[in-house]
Formats: sequence, structure tokens, C-alpha cells
Amino acid sequence: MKIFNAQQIYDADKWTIQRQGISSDELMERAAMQLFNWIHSRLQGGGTPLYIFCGIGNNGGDGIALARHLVEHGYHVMPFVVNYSETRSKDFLHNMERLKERKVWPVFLNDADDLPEIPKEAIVIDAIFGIGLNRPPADWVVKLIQHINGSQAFTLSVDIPSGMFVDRPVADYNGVIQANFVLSIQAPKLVFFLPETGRFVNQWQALDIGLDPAFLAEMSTDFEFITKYELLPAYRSRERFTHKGHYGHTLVIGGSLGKIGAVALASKAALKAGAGLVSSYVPQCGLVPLQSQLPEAMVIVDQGEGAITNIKFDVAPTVIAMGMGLGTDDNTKKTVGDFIEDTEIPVVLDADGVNILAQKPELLLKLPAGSVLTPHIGELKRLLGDWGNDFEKCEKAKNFSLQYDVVLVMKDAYTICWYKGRGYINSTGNPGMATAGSGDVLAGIIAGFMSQGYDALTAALFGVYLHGSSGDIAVEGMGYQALLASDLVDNLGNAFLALFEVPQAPPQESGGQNGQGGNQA
Ligand SMILES: NC(=O)C1=CN([C@@H]2O[C@H](COP(=O)(O)OP(=O)(O)OC[C@H]3O[C@@H](n4cnc5c(N)ncnc54)[C@H](O)[C@@H]3O)[C@@H](O)[C@H]2O)[C@H](O)CC1
Ligand SMILES: [K+]
Repeated sequence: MKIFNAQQIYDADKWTIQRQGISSDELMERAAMQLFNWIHSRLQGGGTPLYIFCGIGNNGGDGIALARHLVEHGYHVMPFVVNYSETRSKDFLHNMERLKERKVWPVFLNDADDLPEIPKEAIVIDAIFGIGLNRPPADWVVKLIQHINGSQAFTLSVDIPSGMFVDRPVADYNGVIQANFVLSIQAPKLVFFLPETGRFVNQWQALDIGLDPAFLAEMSTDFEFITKYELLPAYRSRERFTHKGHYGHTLVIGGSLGKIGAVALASKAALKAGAGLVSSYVPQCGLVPLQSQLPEAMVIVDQGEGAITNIKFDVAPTVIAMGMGLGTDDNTKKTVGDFIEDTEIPVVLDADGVNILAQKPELLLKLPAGSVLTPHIGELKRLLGDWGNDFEKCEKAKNFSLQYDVVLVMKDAYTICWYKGRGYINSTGNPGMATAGSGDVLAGIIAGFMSQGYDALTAALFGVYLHGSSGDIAVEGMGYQALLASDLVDNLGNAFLALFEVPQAPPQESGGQNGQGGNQA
């Protein structure tokens, strides 16, 4: 699902109005109907008071039109106009007239003395600012936002939490609506997925208002939200007359004394992801533990006892997953550096592998074509240097991936994979996955996909998605705290099966429990 910027949304509006021969007012009416249907199907006409705070732009217009539908269906509606400007939009004014025709007169709020009492059992509908916010709100509007946040009432934001810009960092963290739920018009916004702004969005759902599909399909976007529907066309089924040689050979290089488990997790994950063969390259201390716990993998031992000191093997892997549990021994760093410099086999570099690149940036230019880096936030900082905010972080990550022609997997609550100037935002995962070994499993899955012939980007997208999906399935049976990285491996088969489950109802683009969500690896 494409993620549009504000200009693209305005362009799509214009085009839709022209192409479909409708007025902008009719488009707003579609948005209001979708908002109404969503609320009505949940409240079923219940008597909960609905406090609707509307700005004077089109976001406010959505709110006023919604108020009319709710009034017509007998809801207990308390509409307010947050009168922050004299420049009202045409469709806002139009909907105000319609509401007044129904003998409903919103209360106008003009300054901080006007803040209404909001009972905590009320539902607040926030339609103050939408994607048109272009400067920090006035102080009294910030006070209103704080007042709403302090009310403890369930808060539903229309399109985007008010006070949040759609394309730049928050100006004042105390001046943004803390939304329990966001009903986002047509598509989710990038800011829902970045940690600094995403924390204001607990759950969200996109409401399709029928913007011209051909126009949307043609528009190229900087970001895409990856669900199984984006991935399924790239899935390769297992053919009958094939053997293990058709599915490639993953070599996992890593481990040091006390950290052999990382290699075991990555190796098993690669096998579970479908690699035909997996070899694990470890120091000598890894031989017995690996052979005894993972009989399906072959083990190659380095000459070093407790750490890898001189990488040498005589197999011909399709892909190499490298870095998990390596440690920081000087000999290890040297042999890994030399190896990266010489090899032409695509690598999936994780953990200490990434740190070695950060220390020796000259190696970045030597990375084999089709390689993938999977840093967590700390490793990313070592690689890119610090950033001022999430937008700057994204810009740096995008440029890094472009400069070195690698897939950069930026692991976070919503992991973003960067390639060729685009960011692919993952939709699965949960905070239970913030646990030791989770990243080793991810690197193994991605390598397992690459070994089967998937290109690096597709392998990364499948890997990140299935890793998160496996975590989501696992926590259903155990909760967040008890999740272990090995549960992610054990549930990978179920995650594959879930790819092919047909939903009972048409798929709804949604995401959520953001305060609790994320596929931290
Ligand atoms: N296709 C769609 O997604 C549709 C979305 N709709 C809704 O329209 C809003 C966007 O409406 P817009 O009028 O452009 O902006 P806002 O409602 O966000 O209003 C802001 C308004 O006020 C001015 N402004 C900006 N910042 C400030 C400030 N700090 N203080 C005072 N005034 C400010 C700005 O110039 C705007 O005019 C979108 O979010 C959806 O909710 C349509 O209903 C249907 C199509
Ligand atoms: K809003």
C-alpha cells in the first residue's frame, strides 16, 4: 500500500474530482460517511456523548459533516468549532450551514477560557487539524489539545492526530493529540510509523474514500506499507521435481565462546525459511553444541578455539549470513574485514558484522552486489552517525543505501527496508520481539530466502514480514514477555501458512497497538 505525501493527496483529490465529475463537497461527504459508518457499526446508536472538536479547514469540515450524520442517527453529539482562523474552507462552511439547518449550533471556542469540561466516559472526535497543518498551533489551541489529552476520554482522530505535521518533526510534543485510534483518509501517513510521531497513534485504520485508483496506481511514492498482499505476487511455490540443490546453500558465519546460540538460531531460521542446505561456520567451541542441537546443519570449524580468526571454507554458498555472536576479537575483525573485501557472494550482515563495517567504512564500497545490512538502532547510529530527528534518520538511511547499493534494514517497531531510494515499511511484529536472538533469527530468514533465489530486496521484505508475523502468532499463545527468539523460528511455518489465509471480510488496512507494537529485532 502506497504512502502518499500531502501534495500527492491534494493532487489525487483534484484529479478524482475532475475524473469522477464530483464536487469537493461530495468527496468530503464520502469521507464523512465512511467515518460515520465506522463509528455507527461500533457504537450501534449507544448513548455515549460524542465531543466533536472541529477546525475551520477541511479536517474540520469532515468533523462537521460527521456530526450531522451522527445527529441524524440520534447520537448525543456535542460539536465545537476550534476557531483558530478567520479563513474557513468552502466545504467547512457548507457543512456548517447543513448542520444549522438541522438546528444544531456548535459551540465556538476562541481562547483558553473557553475550554469545555469533557467527561472521561465521553468519546472525543478530533477534527481540529488534518494534513493542512503548516505551522505550530496557537498557544490556546495547544492548551485545548492538552485539555483533551488530560480528559481520559477515548480519542478518535480524523485523518491524523491534530498538532502533528505530515512531513516534518513535531514542534511541541505537548501540543499533539494522543489518539487512541486514527481513522486515516484513504491511506496511512508516514508519521504513524516513525517512533517520534508514531507514539501519538495507538491504532489506526485507513478509510477508502474512492480516490481515483488509476491515478493512485501511477503515482510513485517514497514509501510503501508492506502487507501480505504486496508480498504474495513474489512468492515462489515449491516445485515437485526439485531437490535441495535448487534451494541454495546458506553459510552462516559467526559465533564466539558463549555466543554459539546466535549461529544456531540464524542457521535454523535459514533452514526453516526454505534454504536447501545450511552450513554454520564457527570457532572450534561451536562444533559440539551446533551438531547436537541442529542436526540438519553442517558445521565448518575455524582454527580459532573461542573466536573466528581466519575464515576459510571449501563449500560454495549462495549467500552468507554473517556477524551474529562474532565478538570483537582483533583477529576476528581482521579476518571478517579481509573476507568482505574479497568475497563476491552476497552477504547479510548483522550485529558485530555491521559494527566492523562502521569501524572500517572503506569496506562499504567492497560489499558484494545484492547484500543486505540489518542494523538495530544502536548499530545504525554507528553506521550513519547521529541524526536530529526521524526524518533526518530516514534521509540518511535512504542515502546510505543508495550510495553503497545495499538493502538497509532499519529495525524498529515498524522496520523500514531501504533500497534504491524507497522505504518499505513493515506491517507485522510486536514488542515481545524485543528479546535476545530476535535479530539473529531475522538475518537467518533473509539469508534463507536469498539462497532460494529471491533478490535481496524481496528476501528482506519477506524476511521482515514473516519474522514479525511469526512473532504475532507466537504471542497469541504466550503473551509478550515470554516470547523467545526460538519461538520465532518455531512459528515460521505458521507464518508461511498465514500468508495464504483468506480473510473472512475484505482486507482492511490497519495497524496498531502502537504503544505496544513493533518488531524490534
Ligand atoms: N483525500 C483526502 O484525504 C481528503 C481529505 N479531506 C480532509 O481534508 C483535510 C485537509 O484539509 P485542509 O483544509 O487542507 O487542512 P486542515 O483541515 O488540516 O486545516 C488547516 C487549515 O488551517 C490553516 N493552518 C495550518 N496550520 C495552521 C495553524 N497552526 N494555525 C492556524 N491555521 C493553520 C491551513 O492553511 C489550512 O487551511 C484532511 O486532513 C482530511 O481530513 C477531505 O475532507 C476529503 C478529501
Ligand atoms: K485531526
